[in-house]
Amino acid sequence: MRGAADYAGDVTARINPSILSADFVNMERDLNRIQTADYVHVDVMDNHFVPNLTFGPQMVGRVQDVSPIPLDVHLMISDVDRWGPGYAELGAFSVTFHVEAATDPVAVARAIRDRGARAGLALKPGTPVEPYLELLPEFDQVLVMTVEPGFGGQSFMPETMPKLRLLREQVRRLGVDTWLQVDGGIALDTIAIAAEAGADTFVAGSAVYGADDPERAIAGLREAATSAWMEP
Ligand SMILES: O=C(CO)[C@@H](O)[C@H](O)COP(=O)(O)O
Repeated sequence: MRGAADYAGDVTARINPSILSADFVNMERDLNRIQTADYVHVDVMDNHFVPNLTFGPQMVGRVQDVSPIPLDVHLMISDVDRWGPGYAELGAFSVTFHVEAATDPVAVARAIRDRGARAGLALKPGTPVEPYLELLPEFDQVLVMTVEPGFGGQSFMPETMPKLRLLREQVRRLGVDTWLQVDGGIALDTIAIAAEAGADTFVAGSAVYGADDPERAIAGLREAATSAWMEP
């Protein structure tokens, strides 16, 4: 079991609402409903890497223009070696790409960092983490998908938790500050499981936008994750 001390003073869970669950024709209004979020999670889907289609650079740029909160862009697209670094040029705080879609993940991460954004590596539920553990210093965050990427509203997959435990152990061993993010099925009843396994950053779509009061939902999720770290 981890304790708060493992977070070296950073003991507040980051809650990143996913605008995949927002109303696409009222995006600015819905961005303003999550002003206590840490980052806005923006799912870019190309109907090729995943079966769903959302938005591309033009929309991400506009979201960036109007959002009061920095953007955490999650690329679910093919050929990220070619298309990924351009998203960093839009001013996003972080750009996360899937290792399954990259030919040279380290080169993509370096290109993203060179353009001023934090670089994140995402893993589908069936992708093992072991080959990437030694590469952690190349990434500012690792996203462990807790559902198959593509759609909101799916059920959390607890079988992905061993990957988080390995990542948390490696972060500690290397002494790096790589954030560990989870995405998919995160809600009040699952967030503590992921927090206990080592996550410090939580993406939530339906749990935030499906709530009557999104700000209260964010506060509840943050409290549930932070409490899980404090448990003896
Ligand atoms: O990347 C994805 C889905 O592929 C997510 O960011 C979803 O938007 C999460 O939605 P919920 O599972 O929280 O409803």
